[in-house]
Amino acid sequence: MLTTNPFDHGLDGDKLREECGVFGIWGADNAASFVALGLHALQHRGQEAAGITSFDGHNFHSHRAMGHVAGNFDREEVMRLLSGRTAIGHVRYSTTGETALRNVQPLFGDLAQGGFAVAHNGNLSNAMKLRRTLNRRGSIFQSTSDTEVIIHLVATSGHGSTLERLTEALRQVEGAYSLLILTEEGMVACRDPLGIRPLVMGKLGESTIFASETVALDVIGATYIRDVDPGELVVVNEGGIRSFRPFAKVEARPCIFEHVYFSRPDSVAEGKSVYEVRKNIGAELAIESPVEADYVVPVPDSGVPAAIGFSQQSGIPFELGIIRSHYVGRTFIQPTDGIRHLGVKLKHNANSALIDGKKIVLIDDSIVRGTTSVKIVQMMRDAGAREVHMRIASPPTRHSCFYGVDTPERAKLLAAQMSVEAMADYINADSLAFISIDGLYRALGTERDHDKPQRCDACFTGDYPTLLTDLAEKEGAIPLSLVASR
Ligand SMILES: O=P(O)(O)OC[C@H]1O[C@H](OP(=O)(O)OP(=O)(O)O)[C@H](O)[C@@H]1O
Ligand SMILES: NC(=O)CC[C@H](N)C(=O)O
Ligand code: SF4
Ligand SMILES: [Mg+2]
Repeated sequence: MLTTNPFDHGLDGDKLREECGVFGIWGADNAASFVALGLHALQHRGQEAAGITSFDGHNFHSHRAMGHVAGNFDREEVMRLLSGRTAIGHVRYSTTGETALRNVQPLFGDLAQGGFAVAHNGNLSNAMKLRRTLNRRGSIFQSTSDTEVIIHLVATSGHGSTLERLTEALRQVEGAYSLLILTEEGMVACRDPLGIRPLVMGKLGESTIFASETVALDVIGATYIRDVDPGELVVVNEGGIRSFRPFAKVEARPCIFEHVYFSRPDSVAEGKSVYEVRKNIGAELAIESPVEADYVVPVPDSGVPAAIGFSQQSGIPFELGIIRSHYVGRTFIQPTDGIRHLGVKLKHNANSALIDGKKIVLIDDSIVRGTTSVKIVQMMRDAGAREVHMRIASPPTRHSCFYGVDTPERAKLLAAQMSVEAMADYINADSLAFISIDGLYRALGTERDHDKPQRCDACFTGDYPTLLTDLAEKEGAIPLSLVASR
């Protein structure tokens, strides 16, 4: 299906479908090989498609494909074509535009100033409106992705240098973007003024690296230097590394869900170990919603660190009551409803010998549509559990994300449809509790300022930090609380 509408992506997503990962390196022999390794470490952020674009000083080379990094970028004939000492890459979960080759990133445009490749993590909340305007002025789009709007805005900008054109383009977009851009003049890394999506900078010998998460630096043995700041543009070329801050400064609002679920636990996000934060969330959850049980059992994979924290705080032993098959990927990548449900059964199995006759507290990071919880609770009961309590390491997910995470529409979010008590009945748990939004902030070491939240937590609170122009147009009204980003 052809669509540029993030609210109508044609896939019946029943999960938070992650959110893309970017990786770039400037100044290394066989730059594309490093990018392939970096993307491999970021595979959890996007499993639909992957792409790499390199520049050899004269020409750009690009390979984009559906599917995983391994299988596409482990073939010598592919890697040989991606020559050059600088390259950027992307792993994708679509948020705007269908899952098809033409939307696979990096996107590329041959502009009057030369080649322009872009890799984007995030989602623009006024892309459809901008696209209509650009279309009317004669721009011909090659893809249906929101990201392409940036290329056309740069191409049609009246300003001089690529950097000035890019800045002018970014002033017109709304929403979330962590971008890596490759031009003949060098590489640019930038983050939207609110810093909604992450982007870090590292070093390996003389080369400079940018990546969505620190795990991608670890994989190639690079050293973390710092985060790219919200609203910052970092330019790397023969002249060195230069930083620009062209936007009016606003309070940052980084995505809180990165700490709950998206980032890998071995990443360090905003200077904090993701693993430690998840354990803290579990500990807060044990304080807020204690329960008597024989075992704390995580729902693998993402429930594991929070379950360790819950166990340490409560003193209830941590046990692997559910075993996860390593040969089944994330459940949401299954294409049809029937297969998707089957996928959940294939992925998890009860450790019946342990569970039989016991009171269990299950820990998961989130409930989206409830598919996983329904199956897992039933699995515990079938295995002979005497009581099954469920504790969730995030507040109820009641709102959609418009910033690069493909959440189901609100109507399919279980917590948007029913109370916590009704959800407990629905998943057939003896009790169900979610961490409070304040507890989640405490786990991150801050108190939530309810007048001016320090993070984006919109999927829990509905407090969106930017205008949502496309949604407002679709619904014919300006929704929720809207705070201009600049
Ligand atoms: O309520 P639902 O619609 O079922 O979605 C929520 C579940 O989906 C995710 O797990 P997933 O199995 O996708 O990945 P994981 O292996 O990283 O936990 C998440 O960790 C929850 O377990
Ligand atoms: N999840 C993302 O960050 C997606 C990036 C971009 N909006 C796309 O759909 O390709
Ligand atoms: S809406 Fe939720 S998932 Fe999306 S950026 Fe905000 S906190 Fe993150
Ligand atoms: Mg899970």
